[in-house]
Amino acid sequence: MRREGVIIRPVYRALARVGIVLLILITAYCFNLVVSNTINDYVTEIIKQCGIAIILAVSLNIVNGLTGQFSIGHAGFMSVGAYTGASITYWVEMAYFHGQNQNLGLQWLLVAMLGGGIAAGICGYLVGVPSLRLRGDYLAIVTLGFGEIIRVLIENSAEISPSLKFLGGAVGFVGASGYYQVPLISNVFIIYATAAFVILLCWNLKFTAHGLAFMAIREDEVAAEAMGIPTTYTKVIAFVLSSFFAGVGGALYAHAEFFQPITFNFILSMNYVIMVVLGGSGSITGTTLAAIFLVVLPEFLKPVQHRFGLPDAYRVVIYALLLILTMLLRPQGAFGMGELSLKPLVERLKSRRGRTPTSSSVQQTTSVSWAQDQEVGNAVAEREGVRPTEQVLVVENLSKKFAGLSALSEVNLYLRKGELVGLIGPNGAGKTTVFNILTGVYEPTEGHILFCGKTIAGKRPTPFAPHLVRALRDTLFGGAGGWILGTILATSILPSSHRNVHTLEVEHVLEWIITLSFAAYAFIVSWRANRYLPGLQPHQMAELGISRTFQNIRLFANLSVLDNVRLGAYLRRSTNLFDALFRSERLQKEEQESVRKARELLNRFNLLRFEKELACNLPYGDQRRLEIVRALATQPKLLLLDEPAAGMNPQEKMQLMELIRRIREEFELTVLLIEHDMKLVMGICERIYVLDYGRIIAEGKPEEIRNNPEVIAAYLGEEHLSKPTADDSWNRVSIQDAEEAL
Ligand SMILES: Nc1ncnc2c1ncn2[C@@H]1O[C@H](COP(=O)(O)OP(=O)(O)OP(=O)(O)O)[C@@H](O)[C@H]1O
Repeated sequence: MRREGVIIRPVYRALARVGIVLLILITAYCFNLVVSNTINDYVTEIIKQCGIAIILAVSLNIVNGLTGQFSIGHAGFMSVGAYTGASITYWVEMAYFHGQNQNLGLQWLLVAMLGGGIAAGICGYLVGVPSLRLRGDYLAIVTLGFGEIIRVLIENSAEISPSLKFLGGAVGFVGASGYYQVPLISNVFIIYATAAFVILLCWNLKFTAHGLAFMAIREDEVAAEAMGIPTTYTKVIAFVLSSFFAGVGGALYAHAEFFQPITFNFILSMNYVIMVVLGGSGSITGTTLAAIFLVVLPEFLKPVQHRFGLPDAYRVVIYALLLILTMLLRPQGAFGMGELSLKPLVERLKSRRGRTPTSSSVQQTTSVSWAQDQEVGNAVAEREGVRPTEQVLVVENLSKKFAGLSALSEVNLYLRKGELVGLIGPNGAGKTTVFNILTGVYEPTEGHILFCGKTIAGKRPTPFAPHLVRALRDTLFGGAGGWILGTILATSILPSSHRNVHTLEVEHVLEWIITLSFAAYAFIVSWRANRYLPGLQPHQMAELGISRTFQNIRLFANLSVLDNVRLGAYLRRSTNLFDALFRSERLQKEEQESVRKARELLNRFNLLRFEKELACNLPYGDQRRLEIVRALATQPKLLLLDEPAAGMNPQEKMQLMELIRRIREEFELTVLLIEHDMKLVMGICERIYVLDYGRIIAEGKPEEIRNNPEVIAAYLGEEHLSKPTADDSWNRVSIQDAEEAL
């Protein structure tokens, strides 16, 4: 039996995969046979259009639906795929068949699709890297511009370079001779087989931790970073994947219909956006059905169009109306995030057979390297008497300025391993700013932060030689970039018709000036970056073991409770995007393990009963607890809790105190707690730091803080210090006032 479990099962799985591929191919083949033998050419064209629309809409859904970005230039990537694919088959025809044979084999179409996909993917990368760094609508603007730029470039291709004449300019792809026709070798079989594979890959992706990471970004980018998800990288990956599939769809289109640059206009891009919105942003089956619906709908409306003599552009009005109705009646689209799926049925059958997921160990990985630094640790050891090995966190002279406002100045604090420390202070004292710096949300203006003996922000003790080598290396790259940019700028500033020996000289000087400026800038930036580490990215901090909760709960509201916690395992994953797309063996094991661990955690905190609920549907207190559980799922060494008791009733606060004590012990954590509830802070913290106007005004045990006049003054004002002091009762009275005031 054991032998069967170890050896034969993988064989079955491999066979099942081959079976799925064969099934898709056979189904598409049969569909092609039925369509080509029984249906007229006109309807066949519409069926082909549906297939291509499915590929485009499902691929756009990766960016607009799953990742929550807004791309409105999908037709631009499609056109890159179409022109690349058509160029490939054109050159093959020229090379092998001298332009005579229009019956290229399927293998060349596959090469054209791959080429189209890769070209569009590269464009996706070039567009995505600068625009996806920023949050907001930049991507929409850039993709809109990209679609238009590609169109204009192709229309004017012959003017740009005579060697691009074969693209045909505004007339359409006509080859160098001017009358070439792209072979129409995209049949129903290849289109639907491709559509099925695109759906299958997106489906695989959506239901793994990798797909969850995409959705986490859509829900809340800041929280996603805090869970160790590199948001820019993940968004770029999603965008490149989506562009790749759009390119594949474009190549198929090029070999199915005659096309011109204007074919891939803004209206086509908007059609795909509407398909995603109508079907449900994030829903693969919804998007697929919406694609079919929106391609077929105008055909059914043809009699109406003819009856009233409407122009073809009436479709835009219909689509706009559909969009408005969807927004009003069902903003999440027909299927929302959900899918038409057999999964519930399969799960029920499985549970009847009593199957449970197998467990396996998940390899822990960390890619972050950081500078070793003993100096600061030793200084703190001398001053505070805490050995460097005991120090989890050391913050030295930390300052943060926002424009003119000094939010933190010269803050010093340290945390011993396993300590539970409070950080208190009046509103606006700078507590959350400390957390934001410790988790990489803000860069410190000055100061040094050590985490477990290593510098995570501050001056780096790098030796001079490697420092110089690195700066020179970056300068070289920066210089090369400057040279290319210089050439482009210089050639575009000076029109070619006006060039003479004199202008060429000017051009040359201009190139050198731009190149040298870039090189100098790159050298300065690199030199400074090497000397001072401004802080790691939030996902890198999470990877090192710093996890946090937020003052205003930041759960992934539209993901299930289980998925919220599962995302904790994301940063310790050992699988990549290809594992997710093709559901590799190790990915399946890792997924089972992450689900098992997440359920175990939920069970320990009595939240398992909510595992399938959306996080936003939980009662307030449970949401707060879930946020803590989610932070624990990242396996942190240091947990930062930002006002966990906010909005809780007294009973919930008592339970929270117990919970914090418990997790500190069970998970061997060091905890830094921001809290306004004095009873809670005084009740559980071993030491307390008090911040006021960005400065630490007191540090000590709860009873020391309770009796510290400066703390009382900070909370209640200077006048309380001038109270009669015949006995020490004023201290107690004042702190009671303070507790009540807070
Ligand atoms: N991104 C920002 N830009 C400008 N000012 C900021 C920014 N973040 C915080 N500040 C300012 O820094 C100061 C400290 O804010 P912070 O949120 O850290 O205080 P806090 O002690 O956490 O307050 P509270 O208890 O009310 O949450 C405030 O004056 C705040 O307005």
